[in-house]
Amino acid sequence: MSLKVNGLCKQINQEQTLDQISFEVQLGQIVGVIGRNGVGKTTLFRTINGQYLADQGHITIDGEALLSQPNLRTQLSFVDPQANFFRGATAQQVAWYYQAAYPDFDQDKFTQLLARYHLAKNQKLRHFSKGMFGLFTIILSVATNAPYLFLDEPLDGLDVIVRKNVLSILIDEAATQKRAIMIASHNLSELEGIIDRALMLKKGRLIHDYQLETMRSQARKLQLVYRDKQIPSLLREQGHIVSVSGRVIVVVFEDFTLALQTALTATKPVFQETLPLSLTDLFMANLTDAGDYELLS
Ligand SMILES: Nc1ncnc2c1ncn2[C@@H]1O[C@H](COP(=O)(O)OP(=O)(O)OP(=O)(O)O)[C@@H](O)[C@H]1O
Repeated sequence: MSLKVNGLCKQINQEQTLDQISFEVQLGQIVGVIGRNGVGKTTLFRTINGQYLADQGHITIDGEALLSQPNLRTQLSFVDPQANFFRGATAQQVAWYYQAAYPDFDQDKFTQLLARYHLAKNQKLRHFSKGMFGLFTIILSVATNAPYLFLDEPLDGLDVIVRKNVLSILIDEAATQKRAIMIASHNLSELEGIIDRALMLKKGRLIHDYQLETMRSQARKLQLVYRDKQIPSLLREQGHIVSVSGRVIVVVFEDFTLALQTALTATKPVFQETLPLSLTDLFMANLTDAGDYELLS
């Protein structure tokens, strides 16, 4: 089973918020959606889930178009954390709405997870703390048993112990191979621990679809030291400079090859060391712009 997004476009206030976004997600995968503030991550989730109408493009599940088959909506679950229309209802009352919408809603799972995280079924959502509400939306999503879960900043406001528990719930759900989970998050280090793939958005476009395992074997983060302060042009042309401190340059090469190493050696660094590469490095390498460098330096 797979969910396919093809050429999705959405304009908001004359801005091209989503621009020709295409990707496919298979059951069993956990996919991160990353990008800077305001780049369109939430808009992408809202558009896939039918809260916003796409201007162009289509979404299919196993080849069937979502738009022409409204019953396929039960295959998707997106609890928009900003939706506050249920705040006067209790946790259980909200679950009843979801039971009506999702034929496979698992009331036992819902009850068990609420109890495990000490959330009271009869408490009104408006009386939940921010973290409790965030946790509730995740539990609700998981309990729908929808194959495709969309979570927007699911770790926001959760304490470190709950965050770890939530991550393990999500890993278990994906491991059943009955669920694919897409997570939009700025919490890159925690995200990196559980995702298989990362979709990177920039200016409304999908600029990278990283398979994390492949990325780790192909990319390289190097610390290089040169005798003078002149930065060899090869570094800018073939890599992303992450930081410059005096004569010490940290650079990420996304496609590191033997030929590139030979070319690097020819630039005569006095020192070269490989550093561990993280998702944060790729984020910084791709999404930092000139203005940010001024702020950072
Ligand atoms: N309903 C709306 N009305 C007006 N502008 C909107 C609306 N929804 C989204 N936008 C705009 O679309 C752009 C993308 O917003 P979106 O919330 O998708 O970004 P995001 O990547 O999720 O950001 P963040 O990381 O800060 O949560 C922003 O410029 C935002 O102001």
